[in-house]
Amino acid sequence: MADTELAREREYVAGLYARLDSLREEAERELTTVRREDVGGNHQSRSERDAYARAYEDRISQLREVGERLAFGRLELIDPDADGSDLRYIGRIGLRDENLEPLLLDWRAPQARAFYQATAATPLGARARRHLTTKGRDVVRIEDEVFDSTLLDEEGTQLQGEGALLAALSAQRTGQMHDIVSTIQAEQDRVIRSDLSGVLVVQGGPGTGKTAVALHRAAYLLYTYRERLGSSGVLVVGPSRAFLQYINAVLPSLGETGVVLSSLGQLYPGVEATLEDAPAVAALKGSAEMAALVKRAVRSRQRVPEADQTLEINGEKLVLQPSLIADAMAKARESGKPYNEGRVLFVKNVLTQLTKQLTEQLRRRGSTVDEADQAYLREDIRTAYDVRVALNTAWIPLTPEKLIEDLYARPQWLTSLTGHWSKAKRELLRRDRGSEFTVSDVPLLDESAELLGDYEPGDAAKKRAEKAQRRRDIENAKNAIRNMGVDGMVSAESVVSGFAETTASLTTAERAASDRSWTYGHIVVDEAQELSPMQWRVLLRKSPLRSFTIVGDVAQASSAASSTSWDATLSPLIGENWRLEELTVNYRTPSQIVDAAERVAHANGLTVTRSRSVRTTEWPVSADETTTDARLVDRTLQLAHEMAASGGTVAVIAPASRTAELADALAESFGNDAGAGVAGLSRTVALLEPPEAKGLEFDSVVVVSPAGIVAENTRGASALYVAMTRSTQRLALVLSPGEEPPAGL
Ligand SMILES: Nc1ncnc2c1ncn2[C@@H]1O[C@H](COP(=O)(O)OP(=O)(O)OP(=O)(O)O)[C@@H](O)[C@H]1O
Repeated sequence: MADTELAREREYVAGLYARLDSLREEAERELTTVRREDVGGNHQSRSERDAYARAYEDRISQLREVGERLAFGRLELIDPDADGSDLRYIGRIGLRDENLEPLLLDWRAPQARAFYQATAATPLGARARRHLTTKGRDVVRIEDEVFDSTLLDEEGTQLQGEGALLAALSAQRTGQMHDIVSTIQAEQDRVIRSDLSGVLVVQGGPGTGKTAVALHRAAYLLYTYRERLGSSGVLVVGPSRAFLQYINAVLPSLGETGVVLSSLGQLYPGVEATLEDAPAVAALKGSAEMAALVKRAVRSRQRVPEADQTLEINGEKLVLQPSLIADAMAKARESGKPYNEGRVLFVKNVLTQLTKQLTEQLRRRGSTVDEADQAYLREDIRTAYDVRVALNTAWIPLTPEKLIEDLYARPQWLTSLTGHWSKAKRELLRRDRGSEFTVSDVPLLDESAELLGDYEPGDAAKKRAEKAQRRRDIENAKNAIRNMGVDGMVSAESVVSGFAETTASLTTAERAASDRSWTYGHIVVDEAQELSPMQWRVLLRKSPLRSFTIVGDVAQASSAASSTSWDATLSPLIGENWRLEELTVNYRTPSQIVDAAERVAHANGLTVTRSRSVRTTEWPVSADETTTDARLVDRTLQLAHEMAASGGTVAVIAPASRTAELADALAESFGNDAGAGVAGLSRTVALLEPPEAKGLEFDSVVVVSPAGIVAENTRGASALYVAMTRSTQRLALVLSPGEEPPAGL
């Protein structure tokens, strides 16, 4: 019986691949034809041809991408579908046969929901669910669940496709996160399919799949709201570059390439910050009071001179009175425009007044000055050296970089703005000109840019014109897509990004990433407990509609500027307007390791989010004492070798004070198979400090000097908890000389 069923599924899946191949060949033929067409020289017809070509290219690459695991599930329905079939196959993309009858349903389609959420208690119209495990293009195993409460005990309904799930979970790690479409669990699916609008907070302990769920949600939203999100884009924010490297294959494997991934240090275009400030500095720069300081700083760069100034214009002398400057400033400010754009108005106002003054002066002396002469006079005034100096002294054009750099490098100016601060507090910001910007400077640059506006105000008009052109191109592309009958498979946005000769030839993602003022249709924030109030301000500006998925674990908060409760973080920003979902099952960490990490956390006074582990490990958690620093290094190396020999990835997580000697020892012993920081993620052994390990996972983990980790990190107990929960198989602690095993172990 089982064999017949397996044979049947093999045949069905082979049929799906045959259809996939024929669709791809068909699209390739169409593409060749379109490319050969001679469309003459005008922009409109070329852009239409490009639209067709791009649509076919997108479709071809989508059909190529799916490669393996095209289909992974089947629902048996109680009542046949509208098309008369009682079987519904679920896969990575949707496929139809020549008569447009459905063959395979995209996992994100509404009718696929039952595959993830049906239980014996609520079967959602399904009689049974089948998981197909494939290897290459072949089905190698099937696993059935029947939704008949008389056939199942209570426990049986808890995990879906348990065999497929456990197989996925026990696979060795590769240093890159993989998609989980075939084994998404019901509580995760509810989060993934939650409504687009509003702020959704997903709270869960380590390993509960928050990151996986957040990324699948991004793919789900793009599929479900393609029209809306295709043009505005989705932003995914993660804590570090290492983390982005870890997750960056997931969305492309789900067929979604239009998502902008950004670390907190990359949120301001043009700056790639990786440097972290000392905790006290980061905490100050991240605090909300910095917004007020930046505002005061910008305002203070508009200065009314104290005394009259004499200006020389082509031999004529004019007196510039402080009141004239003050009036022109007040008028410019009334416009409510950002600083640099306001300056343009200010300059115009001053020039008008000075032209009037000069005209009167000349007329008093008997000259006749008509309107044409006045225009020349105005130009003379505008270009006169004295006038330029006077205007710049009163209101100098500024870039955000210059403003922030000056704020740190000019102690007197900072003091004049922060009279109420202590000297020590001001000292925290002190830095020389030319210093590299840090991750916590990024929100300050963005805040400044918001207040300053475009440095070249003419750019704003150019940008508006480009946007209008892009809107027209998108309309054309939509028509083209409708005409060619591939509606729903490719977006007009991706088509437009293929246009060779328009200003809009970038993808939405590329355009969004390079435009600071871009507003996204949805923002996903991972490890969100780490964000400072200033970082939140940047993200809120990027989503005026407040459509967010915020995932994290407040118990893992470890940065100095982060918060320990969602309410405390979010209520000052968005009040009560957010909804909470919780994830409760730990898919990463075996129960022995979870227990050990939780006991240590409790003993350190940390409240952790409890989760139920679905796995166990054959390895007990060990804690080895060492007598000298040299032995600590030797024992770490020995463990790393043992772990590497059993296959998979290894992380050595150590306090900063120990990483230099460990890096040397690992390099000597493992050569190119070991690396520190981001470089280590593609090697067998990675050496990391606890903040770098955030969000990542490895088959085996050595935590070096737990006491050192607690002592050297801000919120040290939390840093140790993060370090201890990174392993999927084996966890070993190596204690430094004289160090007691962590309390609670
Ligand atoms: N439904 C699932 N099927 C298969 N694997 C899963 C599933 N859910 C989670 N996983 C796996 O469990 C591991 C942990 O997931 P993830 O990194 O998303 O957890 P997290 O909650 O973000 O953890 P942390 O808080 O420690 O960053 C990953 O390897 C992920 O692929």
